[in-house]
Amino acid sequence: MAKAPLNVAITGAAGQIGYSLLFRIANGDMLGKDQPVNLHLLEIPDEKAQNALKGVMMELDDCAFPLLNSMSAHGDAMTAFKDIDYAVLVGARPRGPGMERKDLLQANAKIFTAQGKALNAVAKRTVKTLVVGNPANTNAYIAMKSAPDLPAKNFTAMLRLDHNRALSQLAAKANIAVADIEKLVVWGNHSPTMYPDYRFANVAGKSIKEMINDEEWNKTVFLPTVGKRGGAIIEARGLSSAASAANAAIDHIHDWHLGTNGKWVTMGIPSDGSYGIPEGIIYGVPVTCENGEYQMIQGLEIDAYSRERMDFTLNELLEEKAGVQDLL
Ligand SMILES: NC(=O)c1ccc[n+]([C@@H]2O[C@H](COP(=O)([O-])OP(=O)(O)OC[C@H]3O[C@@H](n4cnc5c(N)ncnc54)[C@H](O)[C@@H]3O)[C@@H](O)[C@H]2O)c1
Ligand SMILES: O=C(O)C[C@H](O)C(=O)O
Repeated sequence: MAKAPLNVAITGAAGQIGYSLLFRIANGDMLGKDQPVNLHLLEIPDEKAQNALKGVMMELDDCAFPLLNSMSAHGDAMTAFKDIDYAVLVGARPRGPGMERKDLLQANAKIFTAQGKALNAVAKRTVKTLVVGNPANTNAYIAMKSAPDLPAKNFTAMLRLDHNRALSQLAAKANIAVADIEKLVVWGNHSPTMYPDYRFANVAGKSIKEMINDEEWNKTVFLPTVGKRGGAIIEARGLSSAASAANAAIDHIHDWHLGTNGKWVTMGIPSDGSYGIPEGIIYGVPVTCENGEYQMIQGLEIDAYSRERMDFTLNELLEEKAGVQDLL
């Protein structure tokens, strides 16, 4: 028997990331090739944005996706989020050249307060939320705090793009296939302070750290390349990453929904106090997923350098949190 459709809300649906994301969701790349979806598409209530959204919906129609059960356009989160199973919160102002993601904090914080409240009011009590709009960790924190009746664990931020970027850099350096890399972690904030950590990474049980055996490369090439990749793309394209960001959002929800078969992936999740991260802070950590739940990998050894890096990115998150405290 065919599965019942799942309701998926996407905000910023007529934006750059939306244009790469919607077609793949409707194609079954996110929730499975046997899972019909109802797309609830939210854009700002502005004629230009709503017209652009109509155009995207015409194109979705023209794909005749068998799994696209229905779609609806919205200008208000209170209707868009009604009875949804998944929320992918993309809609926000992107940064331009010369800006840091935290420069977007004030502009975007209000959006996530309002959307958290709307989720709290009308979404399914089991709704799972991924925040993509920057600064993603703090926006997820704001949405979570604005939705006190929903489980805090269901609010997550996207670190998967950083995880995927780190996989590609490691694969190129060690001359290995991305698919074979196990146990990579990206700790902390989706910002240049993040800490991509391959101390535990291996290929068929063989340590990648030992294969590379180049601490200088780790510190002076790998960490800055992954940490500043978003900025490098903005410099090159004049626009922030879109297709790779959509791909990472698909990976994040796909794995949360369908499981990782024991493989570690990075998700920004509310801390339970482990690894010295204060409870509630949305922080990138290694997880595995099974039966629609993520499980954090516990008990990893944190050496002095890693502690320093993990505290550095934590301190930035604490500063961002202090900057929005008045909104909560
Ligand atoms: N976490 C990540 O890894 C990651 C990666 C890439 C981009 N981003 C972020 O994603 C966000 C979107 O990027 P983009 O390139 O698609 O931007 P974009 O400007 O092309 O699209 C954003 C869309 O969101 C809409 N929007 C704005 N406020 C809204 C609201 N309150 N409700 C609904 N829609 C709203 C806009 O009208 C616009 O169409 C930015 O904040 C960007 O920095 C995050
Ligand atoms: O860097 C940005 O502002 C966009 C996005 O967060 C990215 O990492 O590509």
